[in-house]
Amino acid sequence: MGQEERKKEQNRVNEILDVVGGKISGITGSKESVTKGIVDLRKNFWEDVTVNLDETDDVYETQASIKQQAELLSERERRHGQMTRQLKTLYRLLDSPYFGRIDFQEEGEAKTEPLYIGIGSLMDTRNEDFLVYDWRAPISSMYYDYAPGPAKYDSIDGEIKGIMKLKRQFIIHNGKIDGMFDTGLTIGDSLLQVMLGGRASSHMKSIVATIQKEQNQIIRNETDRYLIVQGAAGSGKTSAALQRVAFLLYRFRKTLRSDNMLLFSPNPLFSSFISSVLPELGEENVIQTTFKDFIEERIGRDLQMENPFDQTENCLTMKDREAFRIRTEGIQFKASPIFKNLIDLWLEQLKDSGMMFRDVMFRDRIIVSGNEIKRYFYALPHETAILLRLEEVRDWLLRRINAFVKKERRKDWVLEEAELLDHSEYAAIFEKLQEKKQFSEDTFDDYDREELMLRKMVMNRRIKPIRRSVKQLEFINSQKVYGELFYKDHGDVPVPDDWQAICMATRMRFEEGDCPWEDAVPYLYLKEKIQGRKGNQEIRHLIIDEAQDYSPIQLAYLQAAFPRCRMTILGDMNQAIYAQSFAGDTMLSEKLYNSDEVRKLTLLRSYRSTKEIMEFARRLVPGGDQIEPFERSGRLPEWVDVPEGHKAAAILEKVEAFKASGFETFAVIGKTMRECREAYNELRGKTEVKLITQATYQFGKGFIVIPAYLAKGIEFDAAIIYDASAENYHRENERTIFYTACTRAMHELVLLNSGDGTPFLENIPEDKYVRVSRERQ
Ligand SMILES: Nc1ncnc2c1ncn2[C@@H]1O[C@H](COP(=O)(O)OP(=O)(O)OP(=O)(O)O)[C@@H](O)[C@H]1O
Repeated sequence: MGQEERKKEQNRVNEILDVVGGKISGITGSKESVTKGIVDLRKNFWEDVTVNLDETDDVYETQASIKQQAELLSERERRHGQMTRQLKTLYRLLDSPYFGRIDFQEEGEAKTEPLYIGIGSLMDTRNEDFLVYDWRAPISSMYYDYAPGPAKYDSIDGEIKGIMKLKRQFIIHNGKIDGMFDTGLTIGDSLLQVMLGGRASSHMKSIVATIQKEQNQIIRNETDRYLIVQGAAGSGKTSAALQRVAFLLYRFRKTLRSDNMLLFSPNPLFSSFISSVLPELGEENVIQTTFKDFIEERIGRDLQMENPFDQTENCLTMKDREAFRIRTEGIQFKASPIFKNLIDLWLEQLKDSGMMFRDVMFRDRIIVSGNEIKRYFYALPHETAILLRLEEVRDWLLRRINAFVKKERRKDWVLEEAELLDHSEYAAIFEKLQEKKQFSEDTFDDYDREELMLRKMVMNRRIKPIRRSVKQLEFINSQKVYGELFYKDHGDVPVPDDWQAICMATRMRFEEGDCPWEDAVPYLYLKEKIQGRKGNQEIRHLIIDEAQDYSPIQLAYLQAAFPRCRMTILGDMNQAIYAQSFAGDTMLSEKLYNSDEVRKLTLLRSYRSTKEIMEFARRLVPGGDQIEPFERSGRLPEWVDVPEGHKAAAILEKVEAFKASGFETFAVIGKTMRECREAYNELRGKTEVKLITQATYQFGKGFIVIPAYLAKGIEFDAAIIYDASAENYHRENERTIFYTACTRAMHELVLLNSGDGTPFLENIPEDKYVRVSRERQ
């Protein structure tokens, strides 16, 4: 491409920047006057309202006047918000007004139109023509979907066909074109090379300028309720998901807000890692949580829930083979559709028997016993649904409590406790008494009235939490009802071989008030079905990353908790880290959904790591031959044999080399936290290093030590696998953890090993890595 052409394009950029500049000053001016208007309105709110409460009509008039004033204020505030958003987009355009251009000749038209594409749209000064199209506009989809030649897009008026004559990409910074490529491919590799060759950062970047065709399909899917994406490590699942969020917010901007979308991320570190992508695209972040936090909040104080990372750590560090087998068998069974069916069956049977209730207690005394509640419950008509029966029980209990209160408040302790009331509470009682005196002709002796009020106040205060818990149906003993599943005979249902041992372990944990992670969701599923808990109607779209770590029962629970939701479900079966995912279906299995509501897309091209790293890593997993590494060259992975006790020295040497290469983020990755602590203890004091734990919510540039299960979804310039020995990685379920760890590296991968190397490396051809022995150095 000639200098002349580049000059022409730069001139256009300059023209656009002038328009942007003009718009910025225009909006800034209007915004100032809107701000002033808001401040004045707030200041004079009550002066401009006519307040008169003398007659009923006056009250209505006053209300109308307040309403009018409030509406005026909120309209101004809305405009102010809109202007702030417009300004934000304009400032972004000022730095880089667009990243792409396509020249398109529509069928039947003589002229070819150049269309420029950026992160937001820009109209000319007369507001007639688009100077820049938003990347999410229907017409912009051609940029991602086609190479020059015949092309089409869907508009509101139907399909528009034509010829794409040119496709050009730009790198523009501070209003200056730093790079410009014409491309024949869908999105040319040159720009992608530049993007992927850069340094990793503690924050993910948006991929808007280089979205690939297959990723675009994910981003723009509007038809399917459940969109499943199975994608290789580094294939852009998370990136595409975030672009998709931005797309949906634009496409459905009249009905969908960012707080209608909820993203489940694999760990808190990941939440912070991706937090800048949406703001970079001019959108607000959606609500984010981890599944663990979501479930823990719902379990509340009923039980002490095990953390899923602790479950993983526990399984990975278990030395006793038998205990490990029983635990994983239990975990896998409790994740399966068979176990969900068992619960559904149990829910059916509860109509006739099996419900358990807690005693309703008051100060160590039983008001109504659990057995009495049970008798009352099962005496209600059999055909009445469980929930309706429970509501009847609740009302009956509230009546029983009222009767109890009336009796109890006569007792001496109540008056004794009244003496402990503080001054303000006494004052409140006197105020009430005064009010009553004013309005009644009652001849009660003041003293008796005061005493009665005091007694009522003490009792009310004491009984309030009991009433609240009855209203919330907490008199159901859900723990025991769930626990019954582990006492019952399940007839023909195919339970695991070690079912008795599993039952015993579960009963013991529950009796101690513990809830193993594998029981948390089944328990909540049962409890909320019994209580008829209504689903969340606000959330309309769920994005579930690392979905291979979710079981069928967890899916069923989410479907019940978010009944109106569409879901974008992303994951990679080769990166499963929880024992529940090693056998059976996961949330990525299409068969768990209605066939007319689900679509599964697959991403095979992997972008994160260099070709050398991916050529190595893909051989670690089944089906890896289908993964296509992106053509970006780097050093071969290094397998370093280190004598026991010399790892720290080897790592420090590597860290220095990484720094010299200009790398900014590098990590030692361990299988478990235990291993990471060992590595960290060896390294600290010798170099600047940070240990990442479950409690870490952010990481910055520099050197960290991290277990693989917390490094999910994250990437580093270079990664060092701390212990690639056979002793550490030999169980089949450790393969995916090993693969996850290796695929975190963008530019360099080093594996340290003392003793025999992991058998997972056996099938990797020797030309795919360099083997170094530190003994010989
Ligand atoms: N189209 C693209 N253009 C530029 N960079 C891309 C593109 N797609 C993916 N990448 C880059 O590849 C890396 C991996 O992307 P991402 O984390 O989204 O993949 P993933 O499939 O979620 O990975 P994993 O499953 O391993 O966590 C990121 O650095 C991302 O910016």
